[in-house]
Amino acid sequence: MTIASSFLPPVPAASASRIPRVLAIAGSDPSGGAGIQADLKSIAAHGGYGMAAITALTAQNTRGVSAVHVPPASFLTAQLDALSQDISIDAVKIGMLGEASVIDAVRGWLEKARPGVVVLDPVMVSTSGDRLLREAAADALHTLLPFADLITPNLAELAILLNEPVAGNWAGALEQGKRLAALTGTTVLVKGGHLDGGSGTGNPGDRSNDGGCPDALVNTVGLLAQDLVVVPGERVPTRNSHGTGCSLSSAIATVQARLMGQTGAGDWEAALREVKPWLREALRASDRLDVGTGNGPVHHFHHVQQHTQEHGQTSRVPAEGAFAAALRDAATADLEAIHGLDFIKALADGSLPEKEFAYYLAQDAMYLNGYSRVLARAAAIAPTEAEQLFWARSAQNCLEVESELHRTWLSTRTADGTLGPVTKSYVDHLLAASVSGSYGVLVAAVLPCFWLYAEVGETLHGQFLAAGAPDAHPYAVWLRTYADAEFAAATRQAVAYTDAAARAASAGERDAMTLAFRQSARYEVEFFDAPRLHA
Ligand SMILES: Nc1ncnc2c1ncn2[C@@H]1O[C@H](COP(=O)(O)OP(=O)(O)OP(=O)(O)O)[C@@H](O)[C@H]1O
Ligand SMILES: Cc1ncc(COP(=O)(O)O)c(N)n1
Repeated sequence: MTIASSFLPPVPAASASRIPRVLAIAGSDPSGGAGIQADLKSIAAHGGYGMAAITALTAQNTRGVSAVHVPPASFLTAQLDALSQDISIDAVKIGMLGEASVIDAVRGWLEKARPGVVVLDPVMVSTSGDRLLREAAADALHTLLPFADLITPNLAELAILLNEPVAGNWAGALEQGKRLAALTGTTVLVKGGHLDGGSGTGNPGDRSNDGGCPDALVNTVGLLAQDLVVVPGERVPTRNSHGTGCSLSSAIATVQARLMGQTGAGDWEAALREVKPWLREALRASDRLDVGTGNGPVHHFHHVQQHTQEHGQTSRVPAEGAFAAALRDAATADLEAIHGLDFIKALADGSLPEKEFAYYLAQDAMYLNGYSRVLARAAAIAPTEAEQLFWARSAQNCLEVESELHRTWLSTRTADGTLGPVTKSYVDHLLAASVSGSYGVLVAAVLPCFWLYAEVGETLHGQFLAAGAPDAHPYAVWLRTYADAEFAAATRQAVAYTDAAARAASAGERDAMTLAFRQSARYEVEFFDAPRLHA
């Protein structure tokens, strides 16, 4: 706690169930990547209720700041007073202040109405190199530091606050962090965003900055578990880092306010550990936003369902797994129908006429040949190399199973080698899907052969084992090999790829995927019923 504790008004803490009310006092970035705009997104992304008192207007985009307008500080005071006279504020995040009169206004307000959590991001210069705090305001900023519970300078700001050169490596930055913490009596978050990868901590064996992006909390008066807590992080290779500092500080303020509400005490380390992976993913997902030609913004809501735009209409992208679950639901009736077929019941109890079994095997071999070609097409148009490899391997497996059918099962049997009507229709349907041009439609069409076959196989295998796996069963060898762990794993992968394809697809394409899947599921039923009708 800081010297400001004595000024604390009786502000009720956020309760466990209450949404933290977080105020950002910062400048406006009309391009939406930094400043108050980033703060509000960040607060909302962490479940807080965001408020904004604007200190300055900037004219900026992802390439730089072209103008700054600072309204009279008295108007900022009016905004802050209006808020604290009516609203209990759980946390405040302070960003761009622009000039000394603004800093004085904020300090004056904190003296009257300091919220329970104060995070100060001492914004001085933007990523683009433009000044966001007048040089003459540096002294005034110093007077504000002790009012903060957490100060979050980047490496350049840390150096300016200490009137020292910028630290050359991570170890030097941590030492500076300690000096600033001691000087102000607050906790300092040393940010590794501007470290060049690999500068290391200077300690042999310490690889905390081997190309990574660590941050560290420093407190010299016993507020942390240790004086120094380093939270390592992966460095995301992107130039879209506009507003990371703003986003981080308001996210931390929000999470800390929530933890205060839940436990009555904050935990900076827990807050940082929660926020850092979110920011990493926001940086990773920044490519999905197409904003500007310079240092673009991070994707604050990367974790929230996306929407796709089609024919001027917005449609919801299903949550992960939802499309696959809907397909599985749609196939329930088909699975039940399969288990109700005479062919399946007779295969299970051993009463299946050999002629029908031979017909089934011969058709299966022909089907697999066509299926393999269709899987090879999926490999050809797969969006990722992993998918390409998966479908190519599946295509190869199919051919291997086909030749195994001929070598082991069909060589000793007399079976008609004519393409049956169901086999032909099923393969034609798959071929049609493969020329549709849609990867999603194609993988949805091939999925039932994985999924329903795997489930039928597992059930039949289970029944066979439950019956004591009798050697005398005429189809014992077939049933014994029916449930295959590798095939089950491949099926899960095929389901996951289909689900991912659906999430990337337009609403119309998803409908076509469902249709293709359902038609194939229907053919699965008919395929198992074909021996009865056509053998
Ligand atoms: N390329 C990156 N990959 C992963 N994390 C990053 C990357 N760049 C910055 N960060 C993280 O973003 C946060 C902000 O760090 P940074 O040192 O860039 O602050 P800043 O300079 O104040 O930010 P800003 O760019 O908004 O001014 C830190 O948690 C840092 O670790
Ligand atoms: C209004 C405002 N506040 C803060 C920043 C710093 O963010 P960055 O260093 O990422 O440009 C900014 N550019 N604009």
